[in-house]
Amino acid sequence: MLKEVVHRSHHLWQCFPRHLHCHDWSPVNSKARSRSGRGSVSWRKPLFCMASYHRDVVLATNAVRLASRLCQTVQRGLLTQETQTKSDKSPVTVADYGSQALVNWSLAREFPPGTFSMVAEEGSEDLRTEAGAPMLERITQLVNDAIASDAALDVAPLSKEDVLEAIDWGNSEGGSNGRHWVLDPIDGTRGFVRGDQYAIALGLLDNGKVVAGVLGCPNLPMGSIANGIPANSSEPVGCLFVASLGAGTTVEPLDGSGEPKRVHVSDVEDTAIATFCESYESAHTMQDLTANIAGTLGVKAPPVRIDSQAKYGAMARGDAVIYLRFPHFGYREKIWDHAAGAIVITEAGGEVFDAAGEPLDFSRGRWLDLDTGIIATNKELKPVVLSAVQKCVKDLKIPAKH
Ligand SMILES: Nc1ncnc2c1ncn2[C@@H]1O[C@H](COP(=O)(O)O)[C@@H](OP(=O)(O)O)[C@H]1O
Ligand SMILES: [Mg+2]
Repeated sequence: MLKEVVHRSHHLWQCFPRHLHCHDWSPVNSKARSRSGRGSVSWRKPLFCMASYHRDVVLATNAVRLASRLCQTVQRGLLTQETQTKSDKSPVTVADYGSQALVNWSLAREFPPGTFSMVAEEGSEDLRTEAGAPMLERITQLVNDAIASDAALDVAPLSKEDVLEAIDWGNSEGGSNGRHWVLDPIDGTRGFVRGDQYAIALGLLDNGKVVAGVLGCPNLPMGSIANGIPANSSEPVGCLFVASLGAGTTVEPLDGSGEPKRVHVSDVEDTAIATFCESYESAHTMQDLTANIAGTLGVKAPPVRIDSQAKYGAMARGDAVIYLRFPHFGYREKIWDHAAGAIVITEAGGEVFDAAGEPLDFSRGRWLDLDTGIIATNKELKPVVLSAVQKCVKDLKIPAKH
């Protein structure tokens, strides 16, 4: 049935008003129907021109919002039986699979057959076993509930087979040619399970370069988290960061209740008043090393520790000046953990680079092949941060290219 849905809806991409100039229109998350009567795209005057990736940004934004609703439902009612262990021992929930199925389904139906390529984190193997059957049942229900909650999505419910198939559309190898979407359906699964920060992170590669990125951060306050996440704050929560090549980065409420606002990385040039952020999980970064780097730079404030690419979003609006990530020996970074976040930073005027000072290379397939670590900061601080990183890494005697 899913194939049928996808096939029937392929005309949507042709109906899209490509003739509308980017100066005139921008996306809005609305219940209004597209010209076909089945899409969820509507239009309003833009804040910023989104160049040639305008349509992709609209589709990505709708997909991330749809998946965010599923994730929020699951996090609210998280039950222990909704968590299982993948072979790599990281927790994976029904929401990871459900979010991936929804984003893939939502995007694939908008492109002509054979032109949709997605590099995504999850695969359906475990769900196809007898032990995975109850989980698949629950995921299918969650996916259909999310679709039914969107009045613009007038489609028949998906079957379990449809859901498995949609999850597996994420098995592309990516690479340096053509267009590839990149998805982390729940980045920061550990934060998600803990009830903390997580992100739905969707990027688009065009010939190996990230050209668009959308970060849905359902638990991130709209206000600054420079001093940490406030407990019991009345601040609205839930941010959507959107970036595309040459169009800047915006933030808006994830629930669509406000307008997008342009953001910029911090312009702090004095490291003594700079703040830095890093992973909450000490297993994901060498916090001793980052403390050393911060000390070398004269950073006084304690690190802001939060899960997921919400860090990139927070940095893009100036909540932190530096992001330091140094996985323990032997860990290989994947592209879906950084693609959307990297363009959210660079379009906000910042830089993302490795310990050799090189930008991240997303053109080599599912993995990032980089020198030690990932660092983000503003252009002014890059030289001094890089020099402190290189000194501290050398002192630590980390083997190159781990
Ligand atoms: N040992 C490790 N070192 C570094 N990163 C790791 C890791 N184990 C898992 N990760 C990655 O760290 C991501 C979370 O990032 P952060 O630490 O910034 O919250 C995880 O994303 P998932 O939750 O999507 O699996 C996973 O890809
Ligand atoms: Mg991740």
